[in-house]
Amino acid sequence: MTTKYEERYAHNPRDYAGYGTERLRGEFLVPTLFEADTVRLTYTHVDRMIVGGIMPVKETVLLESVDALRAEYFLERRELGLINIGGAGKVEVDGTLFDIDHKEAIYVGRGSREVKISSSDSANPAKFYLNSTPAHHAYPTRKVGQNDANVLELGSGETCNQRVIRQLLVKDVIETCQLQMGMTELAPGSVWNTMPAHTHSRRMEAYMYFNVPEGQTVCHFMGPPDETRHIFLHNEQAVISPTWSLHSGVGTSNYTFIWGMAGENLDYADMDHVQPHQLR
Ligand SMILES: O=C(O)C(=O)C[C@H](O)C(=O)CO
Ligand SMILES: [Zn+2]
Repeated sequence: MTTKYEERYAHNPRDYAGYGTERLRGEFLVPTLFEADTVRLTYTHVDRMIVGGIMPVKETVLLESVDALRAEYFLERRELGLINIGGAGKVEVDGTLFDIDHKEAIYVGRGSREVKISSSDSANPAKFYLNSTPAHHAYPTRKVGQNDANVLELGSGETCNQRVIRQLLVKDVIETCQLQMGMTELAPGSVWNTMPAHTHSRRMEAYMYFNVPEGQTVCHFMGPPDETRHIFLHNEQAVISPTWSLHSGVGTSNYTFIWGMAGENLDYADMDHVQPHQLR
């Protein structure tokens, strides 16, 4: 197995306004998450979140520390959320085995020394999307299935934004230090996510789009509401949203995405909304 690691620094909104397409993509897009028997990690200095992907095919993959953490093991001072978007998988945490099926999640608490990840069937490998953030406390490791989620139904067919939000790792479901994660699924015919848009300067966020059909794309919007830019994303790519940025997208078909947040609070509803007519 291999671990591939990349580091991204933070940005300010005045500099960002001068970025062209290539620079925007280089700073905010995470283009590759899933590679066979590889742990892919992107460490953003925005709230020190690590965004990554693990796709075990022939091997059991170990989540190892990287030099930048200067830690004996990956979760020495961190917590971790994993959501499986592939075939059935297994996560072993310090000898305890969890079966994590398609669209199920697991929270792994600070201090867990050994995290081993494998697929149940190498012909249909698991794909674990991960977010990890610094943690001040060791909360218990727990699997969170689809039925455990807090479900929100938002939007409508008329405004092309009908969607179901499944809050998986949020404070009403599980105890975490600062990490929150969930999954939003657009209904057929609906293409707009997070519209009306919002910002929340208390928390940064990362989005990972998947189930984007072959040949289709999602145009992701970012930036302060009066200075927006866009980045086109393809299937199974992620994008970093700094604390000053809105995050919203429109697809050429419906799709699903995973959102993950970290920062000042665990209050999902703490958002400053921006109505469509207010956007620039
Ligand atoms: O479609 C939506 O609206 C979302 O999924 C919003 C995200 O959950 C989010 O941005 C939370 O801050
Ligand atoms: Zn948000």
